[in-house]
Amino acid sequence: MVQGSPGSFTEDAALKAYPNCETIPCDEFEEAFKAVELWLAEKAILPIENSSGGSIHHNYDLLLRHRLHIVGEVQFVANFCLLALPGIREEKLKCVLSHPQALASSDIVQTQLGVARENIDDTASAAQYVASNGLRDAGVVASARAAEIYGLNILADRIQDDPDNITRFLVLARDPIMPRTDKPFKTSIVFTLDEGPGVLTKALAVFALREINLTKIESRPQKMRALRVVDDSNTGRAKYFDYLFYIDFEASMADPRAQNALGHLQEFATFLRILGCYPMDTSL
Ligand SMILES: O=C(O)C(=O)C[C@]1(C(=O)O)C=C[C@@H](O)C=C1
Repeated sequence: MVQGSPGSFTEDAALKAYPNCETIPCDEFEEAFKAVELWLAEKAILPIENSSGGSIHHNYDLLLRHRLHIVGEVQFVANFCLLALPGIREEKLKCVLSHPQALASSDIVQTQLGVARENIDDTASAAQYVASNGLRDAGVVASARAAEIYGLNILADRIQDDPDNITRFLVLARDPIMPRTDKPFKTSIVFTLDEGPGVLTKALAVFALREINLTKIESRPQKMRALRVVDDSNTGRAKYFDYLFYIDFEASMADPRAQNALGHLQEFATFLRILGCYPMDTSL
């Protein structure tokens, strides 16, 4: 189950991970979660971070709201192309449509073309929209595969400023996979801590003490519980923003170091959930 129309980069990532899979497109990320929960799809794949745009925050929130398990990751270089209807030249374009991340990642689109930009949910839907409505003054930023699927021409290839524009996708399933130690595995967790000086340092130390490398840390607000009230003898009654911490670390849950680190963290974390333990994508 992939968010976006056929030809999206998420579909490319799904095909990289499972070359023979059947992909089911959907409009919203949450639909992908629900489809797996309702047994309509086996797996969901969703972008979680991009090397130039950073974290896709909404998907962090969905990981917590739903109870699916991360069973894999896919790192994928998205090559953005400028597309238009056959016969249309660059000078004729009055606007360019695409996913905001794709529009933002190219100076050609941002400044050089000097045209309006319009956000669309995913790159392939933008291509489909321009093709099916015969929009002769609209360009699209999407993949070469989207150009082929929707009958558009490639006006320019690899237009992203950063040639290594990498997106990391997560693969989610109803059941976790068995952690192994015979190949590199990663574990993703989410936790909360009490308010106080050095609490996050203490939490991170459980990994440092065991020589476990962290690959990612992200903090997100606690939804529906924005402020935490703490009675403090010095400052009186203080209100703090309340955060969830998401961490990815390079160890398998079959490794005693990871088990001990999480046992240690559990001693003082106010909440802890393992989101998944999965093979690292080392293909890039
Ligand atoms: O729009 C697409 O084609 C997607 O797959 C989504 C998405 C994203 O959400 O970041 C994935 C990779 C690209 O960086 C641009 C867009």
